[in-house]
Amino acid sequence: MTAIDISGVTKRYGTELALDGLDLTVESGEIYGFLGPNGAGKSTTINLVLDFIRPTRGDVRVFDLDVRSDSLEIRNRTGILPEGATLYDRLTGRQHVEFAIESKAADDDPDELLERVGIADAAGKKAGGYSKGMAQRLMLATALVGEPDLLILDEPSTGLDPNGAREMREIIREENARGATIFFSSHVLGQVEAVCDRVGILRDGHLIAEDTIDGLRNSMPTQTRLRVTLDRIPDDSATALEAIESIDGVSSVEPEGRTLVVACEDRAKTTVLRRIEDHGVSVEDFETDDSSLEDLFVAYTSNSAGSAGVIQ
Ligand SMILES: Nc1ncnc2c1ncn2[C@@H]1O[C@H](COP(=O)(O)OP(=O)(O)OP(=O)(O)O)[C@@H](O)[C@H]1O
Repeated sequence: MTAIDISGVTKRYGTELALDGLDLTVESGEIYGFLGPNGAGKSTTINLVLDFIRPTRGDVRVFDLDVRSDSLEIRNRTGILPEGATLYDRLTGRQHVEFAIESKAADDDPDELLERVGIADAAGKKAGGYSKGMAQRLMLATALVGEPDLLILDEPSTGLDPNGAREMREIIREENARGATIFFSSHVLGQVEAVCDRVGILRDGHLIAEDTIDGLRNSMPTQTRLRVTLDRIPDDSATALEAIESIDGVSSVEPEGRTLVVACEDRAKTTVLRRIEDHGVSVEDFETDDSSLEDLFVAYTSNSAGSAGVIQ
């Protein structure tokens, strides 16, 4: 079954075009990472799925139900961690969870949920005194109420330290293992890498790529960062830098003393080394490191990425 089906959705805020004919499908049981730089339209998409806002054009369905006419049933089956926690300062953590349990007519044990998200010790403390990370953990506890079929997490790692982000990923995996579909947005590729079955990358209201992380990586030319240490700085260093930069497949060259850091496609490596030696210096040492996922994400979301990869 399809968990989320967004079809031909355009959303305008006045003259601002936030989504432009978006098509996106998340299958039941998937962990789907929804990536995009700031302002790409991620929160708009989530708000449409939750029927908090209406599309200008197009259809949104969740579990084959219409988000507008069946919104109550959808909300009962969905757990939401919205961007930016909205807590009631005077209520305790436990009272927040109790409220969510009552609203969903669920029968969870609030203390068990608070234990699961790592804030059992603060259960009786007023949320006004919670740190950002504690607030985020509390919001996660309320999202987990009633074993939802769909978990929508908007930037779930906001405010969490690395340990908290790891615990969040563990909970995502556990929820998925019990059968929940997970849809989570992030602007940090590394956060979705470890848990997602598939990722979609949104830019300017369009889905510009959609694949597994490996699929995305394979669709890009292998980028390498080459660190070349020279015996000395060449006399004509400006000309040498220009000559290296002009090699086909080289995207940048940064001098760091006697070391040059060259970002290039794998195929350009030997030409780079040869061109350096053409300028009368010797290569003392060099090392390479393959592109990180962050480089990949930047390549997809920067302005020149229009034709890269699995573009729709
Ligand atoms: N209520 C609104 N009124 C006017 N414009 C809006 C509104 N909400 C969003 N926008 C605009 O729509 C576009 C998409 O915004 P959205 O918040 O969906 O992006 P996002 O991908 O969630 O960004 P971020 O990662 O910064 O949260 C942006 O250009 C934003 O300025």
